Amino acid sequence: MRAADNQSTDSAPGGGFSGTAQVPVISISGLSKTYQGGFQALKSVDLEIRKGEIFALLGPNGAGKTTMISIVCGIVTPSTGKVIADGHDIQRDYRAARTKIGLVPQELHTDQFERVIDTVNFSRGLFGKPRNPAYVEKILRDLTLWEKRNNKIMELSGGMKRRVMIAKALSHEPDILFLDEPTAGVDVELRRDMWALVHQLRTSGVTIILTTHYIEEAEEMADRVGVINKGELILVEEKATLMKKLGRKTLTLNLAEPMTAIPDGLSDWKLTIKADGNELEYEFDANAERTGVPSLLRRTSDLGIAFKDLNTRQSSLEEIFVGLVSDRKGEK
Ligand SMILES: Nc1ncnc2c1ncn2[C@@H]1O[C@H](COP(=O)(O)OP(=O)(O)OP(=O)(O)O)[C@@H](O)[C@H]1O
Repeated sequence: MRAADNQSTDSAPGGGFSGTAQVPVISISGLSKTYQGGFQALKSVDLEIRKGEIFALLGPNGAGKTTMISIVCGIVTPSTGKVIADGHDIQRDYRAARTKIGLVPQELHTDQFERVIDTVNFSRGLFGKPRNPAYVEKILRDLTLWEKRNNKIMELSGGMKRRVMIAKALSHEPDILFLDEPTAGVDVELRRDMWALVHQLRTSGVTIILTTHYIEEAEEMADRVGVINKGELILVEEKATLMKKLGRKTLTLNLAEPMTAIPDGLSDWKLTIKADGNELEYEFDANAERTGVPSLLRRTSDLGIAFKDLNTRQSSLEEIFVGLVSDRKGEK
């Protein structure tokens, strides 16, 4: 499928990825999930996550992100397909695979009456790991939770509670961390804190896979981006390559006189009338040798189309994403 093809061709990591070169730490192949009742939430997904990278899985609501994470973490059983996590088959060798993985779920659920340090120690114990006060102290300090270690969870702010969830997920020293919508519903400041924290975790050698609705988050953090839509992984790409390859520029002409239809003389350009006929938009590839901009401006002048102002802007990852998802809708 397309996503796998992309992976085999993108050899040179861009966008600041500095992890160990191209070693897959998770290999997903032919992964499908049909829930009871017949709904197919995942459709033959192939994906390799590289050791040491930050991978952002983007997709609209209901795309299958949580389903995919839940399968890798052993919470949901796949209908078909295979997942190898750090050399271990997640079904045949579940315990060994799960030990390598930490999961910060979307919903914050933990015993509100428990003390921070106890809940983290308890999570570690669930993986059969012996107590390690020095390690637990380190993660609590890294997460700026050390001062709060004796507080009950219920006494913490929402942001602190999220940090506790991360501390729990890291308690058994996993190499791979899944963050399911780490900043859903948090304020901008906390989101930035969380981004810094994720970068710091990556520096410490943890591979991070996060799901997000926030394109801005993928743009800020990810080395690579996967786009999932209706259970299909429709693209996997280096973030920088994606933005460069699919990034378009838009030229907007603010017309002196409103226009109702695009004149025949402008049919060679990909133009759209916007703002009730007051704007003419031209989308072009900024990397192309011939962008078509100078010739368009000459032609508008020849045709006597006057404009008051003009501006250009680069399309964001958000527009790329919306374009991709809607293109696919068109294909069906
Ligand atoms: N246990 C279940 N039984 C039946 N259908 C389910 C079950 N869990 C999820 N689904 C359906 O599978 C689809 C994918 O859900 P999933 O939670 O994986 O999406 P998501 O991409 O994580 O969405 P969101 O961004 O809203 O969390 C949805 O249509 C959802 O309703």
